[in-house]
Amino acid sequence: MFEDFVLTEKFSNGFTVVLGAILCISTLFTILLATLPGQYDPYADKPPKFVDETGKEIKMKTKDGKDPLKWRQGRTVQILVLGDIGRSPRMQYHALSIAKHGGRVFLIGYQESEIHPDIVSNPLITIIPLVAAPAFLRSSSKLLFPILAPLKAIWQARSIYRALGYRSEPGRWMLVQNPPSIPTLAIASLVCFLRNTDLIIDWHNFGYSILALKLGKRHPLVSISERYEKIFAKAATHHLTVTNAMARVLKDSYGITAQALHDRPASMFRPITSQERTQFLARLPETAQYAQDLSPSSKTPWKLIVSSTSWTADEDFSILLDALVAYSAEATSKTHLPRILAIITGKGPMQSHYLTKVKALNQQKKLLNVIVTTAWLTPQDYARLLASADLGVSLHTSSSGVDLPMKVVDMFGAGLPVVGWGKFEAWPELVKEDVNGKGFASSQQLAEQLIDLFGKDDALLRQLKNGALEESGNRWNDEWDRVGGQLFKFIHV
Ligand SMILES: Nc1nc2c(ncn2[C@@H]2O[C@H](COP(=O)(O)OP(=O)(O)O[C@H]3O[C@H](CO)[C@@H](O)[C@H](O)[C@@H]3O)[C@@H](O)[C@H]2O)c(=O)[nH]1
Repeated sequence: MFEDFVLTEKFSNGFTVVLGAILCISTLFTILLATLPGQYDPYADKPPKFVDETGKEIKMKTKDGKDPLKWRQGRTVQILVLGDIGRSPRMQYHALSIAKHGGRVFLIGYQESEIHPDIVSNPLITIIPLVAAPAFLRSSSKLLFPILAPLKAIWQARSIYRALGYRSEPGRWMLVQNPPSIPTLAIASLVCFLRNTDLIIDWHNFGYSILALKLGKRHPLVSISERYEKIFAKAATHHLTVTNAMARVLKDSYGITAQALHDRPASMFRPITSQERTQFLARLPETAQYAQDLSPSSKTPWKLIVSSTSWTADEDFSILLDALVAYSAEATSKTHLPRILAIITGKGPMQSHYLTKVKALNQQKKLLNVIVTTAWLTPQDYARLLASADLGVSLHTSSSGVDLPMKVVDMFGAGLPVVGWGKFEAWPELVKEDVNGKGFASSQQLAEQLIDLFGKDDALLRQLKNGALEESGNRWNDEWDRVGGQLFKFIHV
């Protein structure tokens, strides 16, 4: 009976189909195996090769041209940030620190704005630019978000997979910035598994808490995103955070042990002399016409305040604008209050929204004693502007409550005292009240602080300046060597 069935034409056709399917699957599987990204082998780790214009191999030297390149085997690191590299100072500093210890670095991210010059000139660091998703996928429409976001994530997943798996060499470590977590964490975990690489997540914040700002806390996509973040967090071998408070949240809610590596300013952010300040303010297009008014030798010197931002929803610039309107009104009656030049630096989606507001306030003559302007500066000029200002302003509200604004760190590096939105848990980890800055919780309070600090008695402003100058001594390299150096096993104690 069975033999009869086996001999039928129906069986024979079915058998051919099954055989064909098996052959297809096995061919696909072989192709997949053959095209998988290569694995990391510490002994195959080689220093980068450099050639001159004629193609002849040359010895590469460090930037000062004196020492030969300090490359060390087994220290290759892939660094991934799903954002603009130039606007990701912390990931750039990681790259520089790893290269300083002889590690070869592949720095992967979007190349939109100018990258730190020390990175560009460092022969151990290779930048792998990601290709941006098509414009229609980058629409900020809340309505289209559920349709466009998955399409964009698929685009990004492919682009990250290619960059991590094929466009850069395998690393001993992969250091990934979170957020954005989708699709970064999933693809990074997969590539680490395939390439025999250890994953380190650098937690700047939580992806789901940023998504909640856009969609609301109760949106189903927010809880899916939270679950996703928790699952893929477990794929990493190590975790770094920007605050102790964030490390505590990871322990309590994710069951993960993380080490805080606090942001510290790079050497570029430093106090400058009054002569350097005068020359810089006279040269910078945004300040040149007010250079005389900003000089301490002027009869009524103006005050220069600086705020920096990515113009995103977690920074409400109406708080600053309302405070400046209140200050301007006060300065009309109290003539000892100086005029203010407020420069807001940065690039980002909500800039035009706030520029329209500033225009309207000017038309309504509500900013008579204040000039508000925006700018995007080279990294060096950004650092000089912070060092030339009288006061820094931070409007970072912290979607999770446990991250911190890097800009405040840079301001302290430049010796600039800070006033900032301080109603979140991690704020006191960064700013010491009345020592190097002040926290506010409303535009009214910010206006009062500006009036107090810029009033007749400048004792408090001087006190905060001294505190900021003292804080300026804490540097990134020391913090990185203490935490990162041990984690990457570059420094043994
Ligand atoms: N070159 C240049 N850079 C600028 C300029 N203006 C702003 N920036 C860069 O843009 C940053 C401001 O970006 P934000 O997105 O407002 O955030 P942040 O203060 O840098 O903090 C971010 O990083 C932290 C971790 O390091 C995170 O914890 C935090 O959540 C946030 O993502 C500044 O620190 C600075 O690096 C400019 O004119 N020129």
